[in-house]
This record gives sequence, C-alpha cells and structure tokens, in this order.
Amino acid sequence: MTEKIAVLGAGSWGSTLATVLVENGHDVKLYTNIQAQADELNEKHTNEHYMPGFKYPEKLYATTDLEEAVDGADAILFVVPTKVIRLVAGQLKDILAKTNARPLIIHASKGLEIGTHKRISEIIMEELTERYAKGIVVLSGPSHAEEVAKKDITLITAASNDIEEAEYVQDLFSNNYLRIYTNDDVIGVETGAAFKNVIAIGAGALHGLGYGDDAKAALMTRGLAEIARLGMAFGASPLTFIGLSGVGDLIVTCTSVHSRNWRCGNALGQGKSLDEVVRDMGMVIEGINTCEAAYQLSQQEHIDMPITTAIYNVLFKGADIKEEIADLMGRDSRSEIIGHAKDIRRK
Ligand SMILES: NC(=O)C1=CN([C@@H]2O[C@H](COP(=O)(O)OP(=O)(O)OC[C@H]3O[C@@H](n4cnc5c(N)ncnc54)[C@H](OP(=O)(O)O)[C@@H]3O)[C@@H](O)[C@H]2O)C=CC1
Ligand SMILES: O=C(CO)COP(=O)(O)O
Repeated sequence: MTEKIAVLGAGSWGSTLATVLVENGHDVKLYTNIQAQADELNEKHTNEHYMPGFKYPEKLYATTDLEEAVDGADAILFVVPTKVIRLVAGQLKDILAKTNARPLIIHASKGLEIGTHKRISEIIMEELTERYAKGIVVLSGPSHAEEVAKKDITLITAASNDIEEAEYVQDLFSNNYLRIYTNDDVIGVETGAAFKNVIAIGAGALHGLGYGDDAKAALMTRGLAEIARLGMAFGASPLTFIGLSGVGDLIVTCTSVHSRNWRCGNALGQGKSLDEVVRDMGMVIEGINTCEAAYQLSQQEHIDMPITTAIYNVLFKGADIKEEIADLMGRDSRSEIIGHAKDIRRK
C-alpha cells in the first residue's frame, strides 16, 4: 500500500530515509528549512553538502513549506538534530491544530535534550500531545546514511509501546537491503541510541592518540556497562542493550569512519580543538550535547559513569585526554559486574 509520508530534516539521514521510502513505493515529501537545498534536491537530485556524490530518485520532492510537507500525511518522520526537535514539533503542532489530522509520528534522531534531559519521544509527545499524534515509533540502530544510500545491508529497530505501530513502521521501511526488527522497549532503544554517541567520541580519541585494539574493545565494553546502568535506571530492559540499538549501534559508531562522533573524537585525539572540530564537521555531532546531559544525569541519579565523566571533562572542562585515561586506569580495582556474578546468577 502506498502511504503518504513527510520527512522533516534533509540532512544525511533524513534524505537517505526519504529515499528508502520512495524506493519502497511511498509518496514522500522531504522538508528542509533551506530553499537552496530544496531547489538542489528537486532540480539536480543531489544534496552535495550532506551526501556528496549521491543521486536521489527523481520522485523525491523537497519543500521548505512545512504545511505542504505534512498535508494529508499518514506518518511524519522527524530526522532533525535533537536540539531543534522541540522547535520543529511546536511548528508542526501549530499546523496540525488547523486540521483534524492525527498522524503517526516516527523519529530517527539520537540524543537527549539539554537542560531537561528528556528523550526525543518525550519531547515530541509533550509538544504534540495525543490530540495531534496517533502514537510514536522510534527508528534506531547501527546505520550510516552513506551505507544505506549505497544499499549496503543494514538492520535496525522500530520501537513503540504499541507493537502494531512498530509493525507498520517495519513494513514501511523494510526491503532487500534494510531489515527492520520491532521492540517494545522505547526507553532502552532511545537511551542506547543517545549514549553510544558519547562513547564513540572516546573511541575516536583513542584512535587519534594511537591506542590499539585492546583499548578500543575495553572502552566499548565498559562504555556499554555505563550505558546500560543509566538506561536501566530509567526503566530500560537490559536485553535491549545487547540488541541492535545497544551494542549494535555502539560497535558501528565506535569503529566507522562515517561516524561524525568518532571523527570528532579522532580529531580531538590528534590535537584539534573542539571549536575547530565542530566548525569543520558542518554536520551534527550529537554526542557533545548528549555527553553534557548524560554527565548531569549520572550526578543527579548517583550512577557511576567514569568514562562519560572523562569525556565530559575533555569536552567541557578542557581536560587533557591522556590525563583522563591515566585517571581511569588508576581507579580502585573492582568486580566487573556490580555485585558478585555468582550472586546475580542465583537470583
Ligand atoms: N547520519 C546518519 O547516518 C544517522 C543520523 N542519525 C541521527 O539523525 C539525526 C539527524 O542527523 P543527520 O541527518 O545525520 O544530521 P545532518 O547534520 O546531516 O543534517 C541535519 C539536518 O537538519 C536540518 N535542520 C536543522 N535545524 C532545522 C530546523 N529548525 N528545521 C528543519 N531542518 C533543520 C539541517 O539543516 P541546516 O543545513 O540548516 O543545518 C540539516 O539539513 C541526528 O539525531 C543523528 O544522530 C541516526 C542514524 C544515522
Ligand atoms: O547513529 C549513527 C550510526 O548508527 C550515526 O552516527 P554519527 O552521528 O556519529 O555519524
């Protein structure tokens, strides 16, 4: 069945997911806030700043008119950076308020809101309320736009409290190169997605400084322990963290040259300043803001997150990366599992 879908955000991921939907036979409108980008997408079928060299399907239509983009949409997909999610959700609410529409909301962004520490589905539903949104589904997992655009094999998760809505999204996006699983653990999927970006900055920094594979595996493993600790404190299932949106996304983001978070860390490790890195990237590096939110949450909830704290010190307090690594290595010895493994097995 052909569905009408509005995609909000024409960066690398939004334009790629819009392409998947067009290729799956849906009627897609892609919203951008920049007229020159809409013109480039409609006339040349390119998006050179975000996806250099990629040719988009001619059927993909871009517009800077949000009202036009969402008119009659069965589903609306948010793929804008976390810091503008509330703004765009508010703009959408004003438009939906003029109609009787109550579309399904999907989001594919990864982060936490600065200040409130809210997850993206919480922000969107706070703005739209059930009055204007039928429900919300999170689309997340190990996926780089550059690889999905080439139709490389990618597996991700559609998470919702309403499993039928997750299955609807599974059907919308599934094809022979993109396989979608469903999950009902929205908190686990969103926290895994947000926090892995912080650890990926650390993985990039290790690479930039010339550390080896053992160090990188250690960071990913102990980073996952921190992600799971914080996520579980908010009600996530531990099992979600060994799934696609947990360890899966952590692996891809901590090892791929496509990752903006990894590249940010790599450049910091090579001695560049954060300001330089942000300026040169020209795309969103979600892990920076999320690191601040994760650090504040760990303090507020009294959750031990030494790696996140070290990355926070480097990003926000100008700490030296090597000194932070030395401090991490000098911490008191402890058990790998909080509590004794044999006691946990008996429970
Ligand atoms: N890239 C990827 O492979 C993946 C990304 N994600 C997540 O998707 C989200 C978006 O990432 P990505 O596409 O890569 O980011 P990009 O930096 O590539 O693009 C972000 C886009 O959002 C646009 N934007 C910013 N503010 C607004 C606004 N107020 N209204 C409309 N559009 C706006 C930007 O426009 P402008 O040019 O004006 O800044 C830009 O086109 C992030 O949360 C990211 O973590 C998830 C999985 C994979
Ligand atoms: O979320 C992503 C991969 O799953 C994209 O990561 P980056 O934002 O670091 O590029």
